[in-house]
Amino acid sequence: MERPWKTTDLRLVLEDGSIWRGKSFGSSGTQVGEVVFNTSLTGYQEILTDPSYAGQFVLMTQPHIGNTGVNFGDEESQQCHLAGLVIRSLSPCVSNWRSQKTLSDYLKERNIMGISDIDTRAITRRLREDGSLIGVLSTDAFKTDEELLHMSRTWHIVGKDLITDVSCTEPYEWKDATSDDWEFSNKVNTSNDTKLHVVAYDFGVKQNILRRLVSYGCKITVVPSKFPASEVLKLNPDGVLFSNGPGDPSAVPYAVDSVRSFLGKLPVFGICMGHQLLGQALGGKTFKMKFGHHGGNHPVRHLPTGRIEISAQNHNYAVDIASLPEGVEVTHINLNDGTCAGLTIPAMKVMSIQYHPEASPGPHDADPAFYDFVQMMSQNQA
Ligand SMILES: NC(=O)CC[C@H](N)C(=O)O
Repeated sequence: MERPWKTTDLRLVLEDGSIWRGKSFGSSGTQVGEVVFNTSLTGYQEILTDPSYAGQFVLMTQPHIGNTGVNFGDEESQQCHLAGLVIRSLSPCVSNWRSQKTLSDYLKERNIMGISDIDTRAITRRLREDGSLIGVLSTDAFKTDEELLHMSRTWHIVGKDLITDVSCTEPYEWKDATSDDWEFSNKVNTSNDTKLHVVAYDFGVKQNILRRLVSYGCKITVVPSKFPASEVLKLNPDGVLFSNGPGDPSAVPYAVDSVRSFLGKLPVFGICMGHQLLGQALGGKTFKMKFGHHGGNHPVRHLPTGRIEISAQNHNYAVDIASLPEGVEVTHINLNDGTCAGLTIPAMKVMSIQYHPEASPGPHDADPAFYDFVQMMSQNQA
């Protein structure tokens, strides 16, 4: 007889040998990935559809997840690319006027595994002490703990090209601006012939980046991650954007080469992965942080003005400040750990930030970065 309650039916086995039992929601099966924790209180849907989480299990430190359901307006891409979702408690009901689906149904449809009813606080403390850990989620009762542990210990995320699978396959034009309901700054109304043309390299781009640029009066052509720089130059754009994206920037040297081909030729803006690729293209190095930055309230200082921005972040790698050659100015610092959060070379019309100016998890502090890029492109035309 089926029990009226659900007992634990899912294991999360971490590479350190610990085993966590919980309840499954979403899809079932066996999945390996890197466990990272995210401290955002809201925005689980944007997190689920952020392609930069490919290969990772996102553990939410906010204990109660799912209460606002899911709606199709808040997606950052058309798919969920993350390996799975790890939460303390799945809301038994949904209460939000925008909700179109429950989180559980949504994940099931997208073939993403979720685990609830496990001690997310204990796992977070472990990740803070030991760093990000590889783990395996499995609903398969026939797989032994040892098998799952072996899987977690033989899988690696460092050195893998994860952007090829999340990038678009053909160039396309992006037309949507931020909708009027959500616009918070003055929209720039430019006629078609005065619009600045931005070519955006899609390494796993979040759609809100594209929407913000359209709101700031740009025309956008999105190109795949391996699109030749020579073809982009033929389009004669006013600037090039290098998007966010999953994985290790050192695993995609072809993308670093692309960034390098534009330096000094066109205004360039790098966001997150784009910032890391730019750091490497300029001759700097990137390194893997202990447990990364994943959350909606990371304080960042803009060094030239001293202004603090509260920013949304999602990254495990960072640009090593000491490795940057002379002439590169560090513009922003993460106040939690002093890592590099932004760069510029004004004479080359190059700028980048390690966090997410398009995300507005409450504050909109980082949005002016888009305005700065637009100014850079306009000045280049003058
Ligand atoms: N959001 C991103 O672009 C992530 C950048 C990079 N993949 C990292 O984890 O550091």
